[in-house]
Amino acid sequence: MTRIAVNGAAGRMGQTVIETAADRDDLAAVVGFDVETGEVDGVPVVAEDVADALAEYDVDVVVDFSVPASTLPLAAACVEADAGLVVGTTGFDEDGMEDLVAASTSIPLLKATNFSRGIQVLQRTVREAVRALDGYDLELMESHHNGKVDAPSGTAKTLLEVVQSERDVEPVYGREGHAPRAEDEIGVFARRAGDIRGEHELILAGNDEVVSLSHHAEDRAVFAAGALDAAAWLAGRDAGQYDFGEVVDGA
Ligand SMILES: NC(=O)C1=CN([C@@H]2O[C@H](COP(=O)(O)OP(=O)(O)OC[C@H]3O[C@@H](n4cnc5c(N)ncnc54)[C@H](OP(=O)(O)O)[C@@H]3O)[C@@H](O)[C@H]2O)C=CC1
Ligand SMILES: O=C(O)C1=N[C@H](C(=O)O)C[C@H](O)C1
Repeated sequence: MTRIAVNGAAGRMGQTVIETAADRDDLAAVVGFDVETGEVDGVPVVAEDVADALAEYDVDVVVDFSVPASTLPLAAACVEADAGLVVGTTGFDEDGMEDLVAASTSIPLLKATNFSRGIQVLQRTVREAVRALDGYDLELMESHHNGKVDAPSGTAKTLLEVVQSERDVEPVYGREGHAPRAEDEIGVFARRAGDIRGEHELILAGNDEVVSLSHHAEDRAVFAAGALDAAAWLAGRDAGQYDFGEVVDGA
């Protein structure tokens, strides 16, 4: 039985992770960390010294859905307590990402901008489509709830990286005014409204046709289930950086 802690436990995703964990018998959420303390679904949520709490609750893996400023000290606490770390938080700058990845020399670390299995498949399909449809215009769109603070979404950035690994395109974030399209650009658009759980779409247009590759999450439970699968998979592994694709492929 893998014992997990949840960072950002009182947030939208943290609560969903704790609720989803309650239905599983391969792992248990034993403690949460957040600014606001109390409990979520019977799991204590504390704000005390995280490394001490990880030892006290005998935590194997921490699942993090919080903010970058919280994830970095959390990674240090995981190193101190020798706990694995699954990171779903998005919005890191380059330095923050480097600091986070540095923790993987001491602990097993798995970070993903999207823990849905469908997005893994979308990434692979996008790679194949961009490779096959050379010269088609590319445009990337994402939509999320009105509480999301980072833009474009982490998933959109990951999809952009996939595209750029296949083709040399320059992102243009939104367009306004006189803005003729260059051949080597990719428009990137972020919408924020209501409680949209997460929608991503890449269109490839040319040769009198439009290919649309899209994914939409219907419930946060899809991300929570993927993150918990990652936590169960990560427990007991050697220090290093792992990829959610390995979990999906059952490696
Ligand atoms: N990889 C994936 O599959 C997914 C990733 N995400 C990402 O997860 C992150 C969280 O999303 P969401 O749950 O919607 O956001 P929320 O704002 O609802 O939750 C974040 C929580 O973290 C808390 N927090 C802030 N600072 C600390 C701290 N120092 N220690 C502990 N907790 C802290 C916040 O508290 P307070 O509100 O008081 O500041 C809040 O309760 C985002 O970066 C989002 O993009 C989301 C869905 C899926
Ligand atoms: O904040 C969210 O909600 C989500 N964030 C992730 C992202 O930034 O890509 C994943 C998912 O789309 C939901």
